Amino acid sequence: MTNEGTGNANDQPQPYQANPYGPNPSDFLSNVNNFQLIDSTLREGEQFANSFFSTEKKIEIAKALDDFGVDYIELTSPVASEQSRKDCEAICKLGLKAKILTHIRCHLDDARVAVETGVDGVDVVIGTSKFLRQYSHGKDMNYIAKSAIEVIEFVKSKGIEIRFSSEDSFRSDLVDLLNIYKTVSKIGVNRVGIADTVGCANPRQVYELVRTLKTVVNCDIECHFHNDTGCAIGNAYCALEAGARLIDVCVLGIGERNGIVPLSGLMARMIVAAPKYVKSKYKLHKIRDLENLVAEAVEVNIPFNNPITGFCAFTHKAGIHAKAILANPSTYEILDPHDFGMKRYIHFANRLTGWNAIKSRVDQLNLALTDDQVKEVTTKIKNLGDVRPLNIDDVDSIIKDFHTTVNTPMMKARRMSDSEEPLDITTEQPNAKKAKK
Ligand SMILES: CC(=O)SCCNC(=O)CCNC(=O)[C@H](O)C(C)(C)COP(=O)(O)OP(=O)(O)OC[C@H]1O[C@@H](n2cnc3c(N)ncnc32)[C@H](O)[C@@H]1OP(=O)(O)O
Ligand SMILES: O=C(O)CCC(=O)C(=O)O
Ligand SMILES: [Mg+2]
Repeated sequence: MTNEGTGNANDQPQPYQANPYGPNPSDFLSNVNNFQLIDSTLREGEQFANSFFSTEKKIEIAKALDDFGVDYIELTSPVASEQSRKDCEAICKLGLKAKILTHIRCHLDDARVAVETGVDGVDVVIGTSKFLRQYSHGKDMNYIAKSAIEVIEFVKSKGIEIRFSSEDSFRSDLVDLLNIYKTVSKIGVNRVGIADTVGCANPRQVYELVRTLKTVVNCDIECHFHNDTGCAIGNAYCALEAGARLIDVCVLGIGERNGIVPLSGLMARMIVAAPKYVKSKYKLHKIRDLENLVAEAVEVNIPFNNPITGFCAFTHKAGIHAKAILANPSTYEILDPHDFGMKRYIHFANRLTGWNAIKSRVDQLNLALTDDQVKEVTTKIKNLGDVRPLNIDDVDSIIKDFHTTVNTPMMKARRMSDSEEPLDITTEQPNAKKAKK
């Protein structure tokens, strides 16, 4: 194998750039470098099938979200139940940095209860698609506009934030949508929201709707994306590119059905596009604890393939990958595990391993083998790996036995010098707990 390249500075790999071709005409609208998070774990997340949050758990989660740095925490409607109302009041009294919101139907009765809880703002929602108008609340667009104006003016009179959102925006008639947003924007709201309630939208549709909406409102746009078709994170990113400012997230993405944009997945996407902004604003190393807290509360495992926190999110296995990772982790990693308080792991105990990975293990064991000997022992490891799954102890004993057999008294052929950085590999799978069977 030969190394390509001349060593000339121009040959050095360049870091990922969100837009390598320079600004394009829509970049001036983008909020990729200026977005905010509305965490809805204690609202949408309470709608997840397994959720039951005691008051103490809600407080613990709210504090952890605040510590992480979310901008807003959205809570279940205080009219849902008496305890929901009391919990809302209790969280408002915690004095968190994050603003506290509650989420209500577009009705004065709900709004009257909401404004008495001590929240910093109220998120009002009403369905605008034919489905919701026919099978949910049964109201026409004139009624929706009238009740929206009434609720918005009432909440504003209390001096707190108000957001108006259409439910099922992507299956709503565009003219209806733009008319209702024009109406609420005219009377003045802090934000308008669009919601992909059934998870039907794709990134191109999101981009177009946000761009169009920006031409009729003069306030921030918030977006809420369900994940039924797996597009939630991509849609959120596209919404920000199109100029939306706020994204609704939940820890682990919990919510109705299979949920909404997961916090860790969105952070993974955004740190790639806006590293300085994301690293300075959010305590990324807290993500794993936050997910463990919520996972335990709702009795689920963290998915193995979660961005950032999946147990193998930073595990490299194939020999070709391992070699390049040892030379420069960016070769096969767009995310640096250390940004999230995590470690990378090189899985060398398997038949896909290569001599470079095994050499790094030989070095870690402080044994001396020539490159040819490492290649020979690698073949032995692969041979056993053909017969059964291996673990680290298997590999270590093959290496040690081989070392004894060759019984070489020579100094390590290529010992790392004292000044050399230790290899950035760990031998234990470092990340979240393994999934329960
Ligand atoms: C897409 C979303 O996630 S929206 C947020 C969903 N959140 C919730 O539902 C919060 C938890 N919900 C609850 O506790 C209850 O559903 C309550 C307290 C809100 C209402 O309970 P109930 O009065 O028993 O009504 P029910 O839940 O059966 O039906 C919903 C009612 O709200 C009405 N409604 C639904 N959406 C809206 C809306 N956006 N604005 C105004 N009214 C609405 C429906 O027409 C229906 O009214 P009805 O009593 O005349 O039939
Ligand atoms: O209030 C919103 O914007 C979203 C409500 C919601 O949960 C949804 O439409 O899925
Ligand atoms: Mg929802």
